[in-house]
Amino acid sequence: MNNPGVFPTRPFRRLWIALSLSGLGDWLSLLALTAFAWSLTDGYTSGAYAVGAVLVAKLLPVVVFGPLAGLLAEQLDRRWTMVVADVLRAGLMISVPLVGRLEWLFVAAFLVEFFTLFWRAASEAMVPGTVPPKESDRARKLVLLAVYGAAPVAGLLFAGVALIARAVLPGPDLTLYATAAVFLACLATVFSLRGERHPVSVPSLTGQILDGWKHVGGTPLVRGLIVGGIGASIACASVIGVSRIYVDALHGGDAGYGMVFAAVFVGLGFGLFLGPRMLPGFSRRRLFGLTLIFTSLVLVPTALVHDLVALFFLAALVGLGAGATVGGGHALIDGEIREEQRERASGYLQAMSRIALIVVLGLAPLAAGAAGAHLLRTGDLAYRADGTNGVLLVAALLTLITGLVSYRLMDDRRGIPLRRDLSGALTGVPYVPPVPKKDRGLFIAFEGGEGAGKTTQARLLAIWLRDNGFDVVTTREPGATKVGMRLRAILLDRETTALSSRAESLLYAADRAQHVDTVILPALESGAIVITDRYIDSSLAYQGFGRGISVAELLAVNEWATSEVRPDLTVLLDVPPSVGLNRFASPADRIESEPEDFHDRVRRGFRALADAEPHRYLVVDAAQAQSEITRQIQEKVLSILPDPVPASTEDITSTFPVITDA
Ligand SMILES: Nc1ncnc2c1ncn2[C@@H]1O[C@H](COP(=O)(O)OP(=O)(O)OP(=O)(O)O)[C@@H](O)[C@H]1O
Ligand SMILES: Cc1cn([C@H]2C[C@H](O)[C@@H](COP(=O)(O)O)O2)c(=O)[nH]c1=O
Repeated sequence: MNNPGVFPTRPFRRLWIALSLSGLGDWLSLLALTAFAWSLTDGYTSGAYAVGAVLVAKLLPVVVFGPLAGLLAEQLDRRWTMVVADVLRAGLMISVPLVGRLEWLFVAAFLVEFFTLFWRAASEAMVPGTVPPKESDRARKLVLLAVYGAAPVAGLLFAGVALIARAVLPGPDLTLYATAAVFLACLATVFSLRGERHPVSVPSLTGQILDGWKHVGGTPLVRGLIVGGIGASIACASVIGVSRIYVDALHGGDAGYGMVFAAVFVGLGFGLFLGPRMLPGFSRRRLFGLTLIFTSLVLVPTALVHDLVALFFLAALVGLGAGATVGGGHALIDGEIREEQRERASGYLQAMSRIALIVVLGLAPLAAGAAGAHLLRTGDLAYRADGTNGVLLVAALLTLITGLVSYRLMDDRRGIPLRRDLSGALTGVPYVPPVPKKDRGLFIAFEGGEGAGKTTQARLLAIWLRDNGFDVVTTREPGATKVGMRLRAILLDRETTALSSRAESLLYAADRAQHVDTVILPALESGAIVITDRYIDSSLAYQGFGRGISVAELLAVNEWATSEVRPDLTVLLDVPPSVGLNRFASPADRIESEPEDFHDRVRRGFRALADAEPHRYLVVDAAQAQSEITRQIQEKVLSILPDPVPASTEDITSTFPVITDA
């Protein structure tokens, strides 16, 4: 039998080799065609325009024909589609130096990419037939490795062939022939594949964007990820887009072009690996924006340096920063987005990043050409300031803006100085912000729909904290005070009919005002941990999202009613209303008996509130077993608990804090 090793199966290994060769040919064709375009022109501006036009011609088919290729590949024989595409790609590459005209070069660039689309759709449809379903995730990652791992190899190979060409066949002709040879090698491997029929699904870029924007795009986390993904694309695409023109000013030739290209992708690969692993004790969200800001800062010397070797290193650093951003972004999707939304969020991120990549790759050389080449003089000093330098500076600025915006959108440690936070992560001693009021206790609220398990979990948390030596006050809304009990009776009695939404909101706020004044604040001031079953967010979710009252107005009323006392932590127990409402045996009260779409709106409201202030929330899937929910809550509470033993006492007695992770 097969020994799976790195590859799940032997047929998949053969397909993977074909995918790698096709990817290699594709990247090589990008380099060879742009280099040839440059060689056919004789001025800075015309050369830059020619390179830009090749890139546009090469990138256009993905946008226009992407889904169509998938549909057509569905009708055709997989293996023969790939064979014909390989023959045509090789033929086109050979034809370019033979014809030797720019017009044909643009057409050939377009057609090579067009046939590549068919090749890719057919090969992707073959993957499921070569691996068992349980290996499909691994196979998907290996396919990505084949396609993107081929990029640095292509850069180095292109540089090597260009160096040889200098001796035997001046000009980039040899690199075009080498690309054709790679497509023919790919053709040879394709013959050994078996073309089983599996449905092809090539989602359109616009489809992925609309779907992602509609279903997951509203949260600050996803918005930050998208802005950051666009920033990382701008950084890499700007360097790759102008590099053929830039290296010429530094006398690097085609070999230098290949090296810069390879450097960006080597850096990108390292960044993808390191991004999710670096600074383990530091906020992943903050790190995402920071890696992008780092990338923007590296772009500045990249734009200004006039030294080829320095350019290689800086290009690798740009790749490293962008790779760390992208790798960190995908780790955030895996860690912070619900499982059922992950694929959608990552498709949205990839589609937006790809669009940015395509636009910037095409625009960067065109803009550099439009800006032209200039020599700045002051006295005896002269500095060559070309359009390429300007384009990279603009890219640095745009990357910086995207870095700052995503940092702001995603920051989950607001109020904590970045410098302290960073040095805490670097030294391994996490920075703990001071408790605002010296003796103030901790305020924890449980929120969620009907039957989510708030009362159960609030009680279990109180028991656990008391067992560990904390002074705990448990309370609830509505009805924790004498007045509150009367209000609760009015609010929940089904005999209370025709109560207006505003009156209902004010009654809940009145109960809360009394609650804060007579129970919550005194307990907090005595240093106790207060655990309340429902608080302001219930009004925002039920009366705001459920009844349709303005959330901003409700917030204003409630802030006034509570003297702005807000929980330090809100635990949102999230459960579908159909599950929660079925947990009760007793007859439904006035609010529980609202229709299901009311409770659906309430649930969406709670989730939107949590998404807007992630640093203050713990969102728990309340359909899980009670013990798992309890574990997650304890883990979070442990991380925010004040140390019950004052530091000074610890110094003297060597006492450890009471609660441990065990
Ligand atoms: N994770 C769970 N899985 C299954 N049943 C649960 C779970 N958590 C609580 N329950 C049960 O569901 C019922 C409602 O629980 P609980 O009273 O804690 O919910 P609640 O959110 O406080 O409800 P309410 O909407 O009345 O405030 C109880 O019978 C409880 O035992
Ligand atoms: C605080 C608060 C509560 N409600 C609703 C939510 C529930 O249906 C009841 C309270 O019942 P429980 O069994 O004690 O959870 O009141 C609301 O609509 N608005 C609020 O502010």
